[in-house]
Amino acid sequence: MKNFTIKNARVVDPANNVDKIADVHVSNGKFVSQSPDGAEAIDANGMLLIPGIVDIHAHLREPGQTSKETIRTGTSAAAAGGITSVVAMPNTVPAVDNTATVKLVDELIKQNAVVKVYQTGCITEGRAGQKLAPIGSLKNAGVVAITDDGGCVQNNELMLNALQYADMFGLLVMDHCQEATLTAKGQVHEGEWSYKLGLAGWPSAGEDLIVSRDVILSHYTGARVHLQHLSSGYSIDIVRRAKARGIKVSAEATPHHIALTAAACDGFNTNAKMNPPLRDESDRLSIIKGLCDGTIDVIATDHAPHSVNDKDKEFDYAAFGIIGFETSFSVCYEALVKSGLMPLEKLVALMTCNPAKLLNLDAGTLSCGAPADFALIDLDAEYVYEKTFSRSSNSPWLGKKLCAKVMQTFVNGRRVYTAENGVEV
Ligand SMILES: NC(=O)N[C@@H](CC(=O)O)C(=O)O
Ligand SMILES: [Zn+2]
Ligand SMILES: [Zn+2]
Repeated sequence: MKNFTIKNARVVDPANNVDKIADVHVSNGKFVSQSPDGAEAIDANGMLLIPGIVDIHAHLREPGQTSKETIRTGTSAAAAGGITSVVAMPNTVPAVDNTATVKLVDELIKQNAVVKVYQTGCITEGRAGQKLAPIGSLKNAGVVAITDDGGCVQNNELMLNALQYADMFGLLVMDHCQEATLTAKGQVHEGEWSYKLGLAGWPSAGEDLIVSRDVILSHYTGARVHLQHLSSGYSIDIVRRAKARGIKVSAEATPHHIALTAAACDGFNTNAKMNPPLRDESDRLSIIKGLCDGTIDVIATDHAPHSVNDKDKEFDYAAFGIIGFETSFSVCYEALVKSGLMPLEKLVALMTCNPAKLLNLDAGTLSCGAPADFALIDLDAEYVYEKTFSRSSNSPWLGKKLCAKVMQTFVNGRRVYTAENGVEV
C-alpha cells in the first residue's frame, strides 16, 4: 500500500487549522497534496482522521522488566490506541543513564517497535539523585530529553546544574515533581479517601513545592523545564503565573488525572493507585481548566505496566501506575469533548502537534511532506474495553464501557493496526 488516498474522512489537523471532510493522500510514506499515481482509494466513511498521537510519557520496561512489558507489546498497545510516536522513560533496569544503554535500547527498538519510539535519558546516574548523568553524551547518543521519572532530584543545586547543562545541549529537562519528605510514605491523596480507607495520605503540597522550585530555577537559569503528570490544582496556578511572566515552563496531564478522582480507590482498587495519586474533584477541574487555557501543553499517558503479582496485593504493597496507551483517546474524548468542555480540535492538538513541538519531533501534523502517521477513529462507537495488547492489564477501565474507538493506525504510510485484525507487523 505505497500510494493511497483516504476518502470521506473528517480530517482534524490542528497544526494547519483544519477541521473538514476531505481526502488525504499518501505517497511513499509521506502526506502529499494530490492523489498520487496508481493510488488505492480507501473509504473512511465519515470516520475521524487525525495525526498519529504523540505520547511523550510512557514506560516500556525493556530492558529488565519484560514480565511487565516489552517494546513489542507496549508499542502494539500504542498502535491500538492510535499512538504513532512514544517517548520512553529511562527507569528501566538498567536505567538509561549512559550511551551504551541508549545504543542497546535503540537496537531493541529497531528490531521490535511497531510505532516510533524515542528515548529519554536520566538526569542523574542510576536515577539516584546524587551525581549528574553524562548529559552531553546522552544527547549525542540520541535521547530527546532527560528525566529521573519515578523519582525527583531533591538536591536543588544538582537540579540547577542539570538545567544549565541540558540547556547548553539544547535538551529539555522533564521533572516528576515530588518533594520526598512529604510524599515518601503516601498511598492515596491526603483527604477524604485517605481517611476513609485508612491509608497514608499524600499531600498535594509535595507536588506544589517542586513545581515552585522548578519554576524558580527555570527563571534563574533561563533554561526550559517540563513538569510531568501534574495532579494538583495549585501546581497549575503556579504554572499559569510563571507562563504569564514568560518563564519557559511547560506541563503535561494524564488521561487518568483528567477523568478520575481519588474516589476510584474505593474498595482498595489498586488499579487506581498511581504516582502522583488521583486527587479531588477540584484538582481534576483545575487540570481541565489548565488544558483549556493553555497552561497545560500536552496530554501524555504515563503508561506504566505492572504484572498481576505487583498489583494484586494489599493496597500499601501494590505498585504505583496504570497502563494507558489503549484507552487514552477514548477516555479524554469522553471527559473533555463529549462533556462539552473542549472542542475536538483542541483535544487533538494536546495529543499531537503540541507534544511534537515540545520535543521537536517530526510528527503531529498532516502537512504535505510530513511522515504519514495517522489514525482513523470512529467517534460514535461504544465498546467494552477488554483485551489488551500490553503484557499487563492494570487499567481501571478494564471491563468498562468506552466511546470513540480507534479503528486503524498508520506509521510512515504503513497500516500497523486495524480493530478487526489487530497489529500488523
Ligand atoms: N506513574 C507511576 O505510578 N509509576 C511509574 C513511574 C512514574 O511515572 O512516576 C512507573 O514506572 O511505574
Ligand atoms: Zn512520574
Ligand atoms: Zn512515568
